[in-house]
Amino acid sequence: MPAAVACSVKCRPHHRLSAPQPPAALDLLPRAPASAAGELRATRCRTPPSLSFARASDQGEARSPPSARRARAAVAGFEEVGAASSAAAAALLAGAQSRHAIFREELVRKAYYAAEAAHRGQMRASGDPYLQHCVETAALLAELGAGPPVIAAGLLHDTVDDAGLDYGSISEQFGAGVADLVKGVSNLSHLSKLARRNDTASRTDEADRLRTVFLAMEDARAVLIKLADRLHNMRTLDSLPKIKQQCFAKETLEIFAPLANQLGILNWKEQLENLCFKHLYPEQYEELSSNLHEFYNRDMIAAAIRRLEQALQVRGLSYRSISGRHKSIYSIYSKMTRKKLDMDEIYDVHGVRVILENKADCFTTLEVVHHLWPRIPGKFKDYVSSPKSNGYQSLHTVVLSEETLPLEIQIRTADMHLQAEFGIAAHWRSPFASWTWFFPKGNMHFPF
Ligand SMILES: Nc1nc2c(ncn2[C@@H]2O[C@H](COP(=O)(O)OP(=O)(O)OP(=O)(O)O)[C@@H](O)[C@H]2O)c(=O)[nH]1
Ligand SMILES: Nc1ncnc2c1ncn2[C@@H]1O[C@H](COP(=O)(O)OP(=O)(O)OP(=O)(O)O)[C@@H](O)[C@H]1O
Repeated sequence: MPAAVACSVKCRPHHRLSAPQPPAALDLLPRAPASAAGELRATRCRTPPSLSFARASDQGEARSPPSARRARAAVAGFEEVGAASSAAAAALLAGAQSRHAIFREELVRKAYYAAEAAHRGQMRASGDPYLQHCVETAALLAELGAGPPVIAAGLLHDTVDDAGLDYGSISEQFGAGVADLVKGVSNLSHLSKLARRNDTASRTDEADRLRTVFLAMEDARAVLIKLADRLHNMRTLDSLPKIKQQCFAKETLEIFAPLANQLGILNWKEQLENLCFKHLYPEQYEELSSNLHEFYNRDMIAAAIRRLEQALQVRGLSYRSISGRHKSIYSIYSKMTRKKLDMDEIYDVHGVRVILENKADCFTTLEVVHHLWPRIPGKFKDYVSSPKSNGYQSLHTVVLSEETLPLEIQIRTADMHLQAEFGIAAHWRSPFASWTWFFPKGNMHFPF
């Protein structure tokens, strides 16, 4: 346990964590030389040839005839299979329906029973029925507000690779839209497996290229299903041998977390990063998370937002939004490593952001903020009067909250915010435009 020390900016003591050194042993796999064209090459890594999760069969038709036959039967006749499904499967569906009403939709129920028949008898490394993974993948998509075809494809996402279904039979039963998505996820899984064997994630340029290929190759919804699949696999990684845990975590950190970021699903990005951190750097993770457990203060952020809202109203200032967040454990770790800081030198663990109509209101808001809370000297930055070289504009200040914790407050206009989030693409890209077809209920949580 680290020693408790007094912090320079807070009045109560907390544990000091030294700046972590990046572990040397991350290079788990032998590196294959990059080919001239940078293409993915199927060289072998030190791990066993199959890097997939425990499945009854991973080798296709010849090794999985019973499940393949059942799966074909399922697609051929949903009613029959539905009637034959076990009480456990019915209970699993009922559980999913109680969490997300979309599991009551006919297409989704039909996909559920097809997946149930296809994966019957298959178990995860954890000992859970394989079907549970399909349901949890689909549930993650339901949380994002995806529609029935995406949820159905989420349920069926492993039936081509692991249960012997083919494109034609899925298309016949569920339509070409669902079949295309399942095929798309399968293509991405093959590419990801190749990349893992080639240790692509270790080389930044190849990891970048792979993400570009992922996004260019398939419908973005297939990428989203693959991300949901990976998030659930990362959540259940404990059951795998250590070497596989690290292989998956490394690939996820370099490829899938940035992909989630590129698609704007920041919550998944943070979950993926935190899980990778836990598996790749377990000691640092434990130390940091036990410190943060005491340190994170969600109530403080909510109280600060309320106080600021009231003060802006009193001042007659209208604002677009006020949001708050606490910095994720991995983001804190990265910042400490990158800048060689101790934990008590990270001032943006708790943050609030105000988005206003115009520049003048930003400066008035800054006055209001400094009137509400004492400022921490040396932490004010005016990137509005002096934008950063990349065009970033915002006012930043760090104040001492009532709880005597540092609170970073960022103040900017909506235009500045768009620029901050999308860089040069801000001028031609509307963050909503490309997603409305996928999130019909409009419940995608964009930053504003
Ligand atoms: N999108 C975007 N955000 C930025 C940029 N620069 C700063 N930020 C945001 O502003 C926060 C604080 O940045 P700064 O005030 O420059 O301080 P810092 O680099 O975090 O360093 P400290 O002063 O040690 O906190 C960052 O954590 C980001 O959230 C930028 O160029 N682009
Ligand atoms: N003060 C703040 N208030 C609200 N949201 C914030 C604040 N600071 C950052 N965010 C947002 O929270 C998310 C996670 O931010 P995080 O601090 O992990 O990364 P970052 O902004 O790149 O910081 P750093 O480079 O300092 O690590 C991002 O979407 C970021 O825009």
